[in-house]
Amino acid sequence: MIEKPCGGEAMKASPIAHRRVLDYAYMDIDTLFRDFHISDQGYSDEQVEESRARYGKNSLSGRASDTVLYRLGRAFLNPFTIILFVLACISFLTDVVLASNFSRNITTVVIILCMLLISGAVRFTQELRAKRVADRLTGMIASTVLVRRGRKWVRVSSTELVVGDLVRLSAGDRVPADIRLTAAKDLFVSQSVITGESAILEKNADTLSQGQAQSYAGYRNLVFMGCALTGGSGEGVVLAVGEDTVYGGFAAAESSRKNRFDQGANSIAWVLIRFMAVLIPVVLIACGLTKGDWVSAFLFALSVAVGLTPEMLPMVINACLAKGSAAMGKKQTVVKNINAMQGFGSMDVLCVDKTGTLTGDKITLEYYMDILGNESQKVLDFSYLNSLYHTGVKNHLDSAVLQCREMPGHERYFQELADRHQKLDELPFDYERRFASVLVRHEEENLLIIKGSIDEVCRRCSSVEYKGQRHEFSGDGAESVRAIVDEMLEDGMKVLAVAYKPLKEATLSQEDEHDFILLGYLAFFDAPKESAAGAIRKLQKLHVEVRVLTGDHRDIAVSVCRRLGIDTAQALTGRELEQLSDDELPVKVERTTLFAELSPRQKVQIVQLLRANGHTVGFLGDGMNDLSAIVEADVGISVDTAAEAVKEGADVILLKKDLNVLEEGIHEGRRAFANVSKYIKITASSNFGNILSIVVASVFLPFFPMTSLQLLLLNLLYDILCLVLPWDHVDEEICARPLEWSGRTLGRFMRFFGPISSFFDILTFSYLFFVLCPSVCGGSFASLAGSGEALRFIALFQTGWFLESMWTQVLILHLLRTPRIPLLQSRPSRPVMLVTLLGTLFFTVLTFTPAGSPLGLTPLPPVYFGFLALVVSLYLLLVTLAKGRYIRRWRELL
Ligand SMILES: Nc1ncnc2c1ncn2[C@@H]1O[C@H](COP(=O)(O)OP(=O)(O)OP(=O)(O)O)[C@@H](O)[C@H]1O
Ligand SMILES: [Mg+2]
Repeated sequence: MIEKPCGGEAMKASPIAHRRVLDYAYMDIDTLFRDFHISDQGYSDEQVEESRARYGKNSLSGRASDTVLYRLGRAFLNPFTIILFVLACISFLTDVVLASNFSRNITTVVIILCMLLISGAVRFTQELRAKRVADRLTGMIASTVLVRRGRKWVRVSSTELVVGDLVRLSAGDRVPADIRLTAAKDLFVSQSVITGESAILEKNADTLSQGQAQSYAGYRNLVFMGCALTGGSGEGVVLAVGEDTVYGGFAAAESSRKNRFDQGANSIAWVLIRFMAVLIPVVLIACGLTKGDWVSAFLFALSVAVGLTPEMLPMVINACLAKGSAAMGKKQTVVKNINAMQGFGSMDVLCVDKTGTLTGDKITLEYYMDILGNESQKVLDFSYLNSLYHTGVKNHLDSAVLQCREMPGHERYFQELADRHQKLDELPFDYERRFASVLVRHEEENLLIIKGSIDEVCRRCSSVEYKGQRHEFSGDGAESVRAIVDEMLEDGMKVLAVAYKPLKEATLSQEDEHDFILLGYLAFFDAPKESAAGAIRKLQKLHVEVRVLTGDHRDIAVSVCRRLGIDTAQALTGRELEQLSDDELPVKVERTTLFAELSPRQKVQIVQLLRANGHTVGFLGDGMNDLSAIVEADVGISVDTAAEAVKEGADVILLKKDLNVLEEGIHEGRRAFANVSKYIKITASSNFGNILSIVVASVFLPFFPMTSLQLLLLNLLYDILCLVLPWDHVDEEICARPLEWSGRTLGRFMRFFGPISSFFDILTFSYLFFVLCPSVCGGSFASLAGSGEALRFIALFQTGWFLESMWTQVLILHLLRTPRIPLLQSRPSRPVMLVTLLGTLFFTVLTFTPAGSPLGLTPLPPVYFGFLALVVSLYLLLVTLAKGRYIRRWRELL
């Protein structure tokens, strides 16, 4: 066997193909069929099960682990519930097991267990909802593959594939697993997904000889998962699935690269965790030293930690995004990768292709003419043969050409034409060469017919044919020929050139593609879409710049863009782009709105440059040539009608290719984003304020400012409130601009609003400690030491702070959720309102009922509520003022 199976220079990174896959590249097909017990009937159900059990499923880990059980675990096993459980156990020990018969009391345990159940159940329902949305959406666009099972060729989801399956592939497919080819007909693939190289490779079913292959490209009889079939068709046997594939090895690295969003969320979580890591020990030591009870101090510090952990962060994010994508689902947009929702929210540059996006979906063949513009049947005939026989990914142009056989009375004609010209060979269309070659046999002669981009075809022509006569192709002749084409391009027509030459050989190679005879042109009507101009204006209003990236001719692109009101002053072609130096590139790309005559590689390059310039980039395209750029962009967008491979690479699929649909998507994305942002910023700042107060209180107070249970109770209320946040309304002005996703603005927000709440907390402490409690209990805490009144003192104090804390924490949410005046100018959604009202009311009333006492809550005298009202109004006022200042200074709130 070979030493280094896949060590070629073309490799991106280390993952190598599975040994099994490589070994069978060197064995003949009979051995392969024998070893895997494959008959020409395909696998039976039992064989499928057996193979799946042995070699695994064809899915990459991300989705596979996402089961209901996993979500259940996530809902119930988190720091919050675990600490609750620990507390319940401790209470059970102290209150029940170790307590004397008379003081035995199980209420605390029951309360804690109820909290545990409620929080877990609420989380779980949310998790399930998010999962249902995700499943439904992925189900709508699952990629499928043709496989031989039980004597029939059936279409199954590619996740159903198992090792040993016989599959059939054709142009436009994405290779669904690592496969050894058993038959191939002009099969061409792009392996750029795994090697990063854009070259198109021909593959076949021949057995390799020992030591022949040194790189992925060298394995001519293997196709790897994720690669795209650009032309031809073939059959093969699946040899590796899921994570055993080369692509599976990359997938983990790939997803982490792409996911700016998770990085953002993580950085935010870390900001909060760092705060806690510093402050929680301070609380523990201060409480331990001042109160002398280290066990309680530990429990208290633990509860503070729980209270401050943004444990709802993943859940709120998930719920917001799921809700956003469900809303988009109703608007003809399927979000495959839920994290792309965030990309929608922060996208500020949208790259689009031309055909179907800016121009109508249907292209029609308008003229077929010779080089001087007269209608020519020969041009049509040759183009027809070319479109019919090339097996590259067929696009609208080919469909438009093939449409001619549907003209009444012409079916027979085109049928006979095809019969008279049998196909010998081809080099299918690809976007680097930009033309398609087909070799046909006509009578005694072999004809090589090409059709494609005017520039590329003309470059390869040495003569022209006019009225059956051949002429040299040079000088004035060429000029007058160009004049006709230019005129059509100006009018926004799409023009292809058609040429041919006789060939002796019966097979075709790239070396033959020169010295053609130019025959004429095809002109397609590709009119700008009426709705596009409006959509572009709307996008501009949303501060999303539209850039056009097309492979088409510059003149037609300019013509179309001009009619749609897109700035064309700075159009750049692929060739010009190549000539720019590394310094000029970022600047020039930044200023240009229209890029034409691009190769697929250049589309990627532009997306990369824009991202490097700090933009969040969306890419909308439907062709094979857009695939790499779609994968590279922050939000890759494609359409339902695109080739399988392209759809697979995209994050978002539009069921209708229309910019207007996108505009709504952006709105939804921003809404989801705003709600996430709301949660994070408000939680972070109020937590920051709380911990400051707790640190101060634990240093100065001779007892705990709140019991652990009360802290957890507050936390529960707040969490439930946060759970309904995804359903909150978002103000229009927040959605007016792309929203930035980073921890950068979080810090300043926390520092700005956090201390305000600490200030009022400390005010409340002082009032309770020095005024209210002494007046009710009849003396300062020190003078009451040891007596029963001291316990009452503590209970009063704790209840007082519990209520103040709850009121301010709930209010801050209403204050900061909008830059406007809360409740009056911007109304929260009904669930948010309901939870707020019921929650605060419930806990306030609770202090007066007997049910409050197990929680350490005790009725407060009316005068306290006077104080509370005062504090709350002052707090409202101060935060409102601060908010105004914050917005003036940084021109944004969330
Ligand atoms: N089926 C085809 N046969 C021959 N040549 C083709 C075919 N499709 C495209 N071409 C050539 O390749 C060039 C680039 O293709 P195309 O215009 O589809 O690029 P694109 O980037 O996908 O454009 P768009 O932005 O309109 O989607 C075309 O101008 C045309 O000359
Ligand atoms: Mg295209």
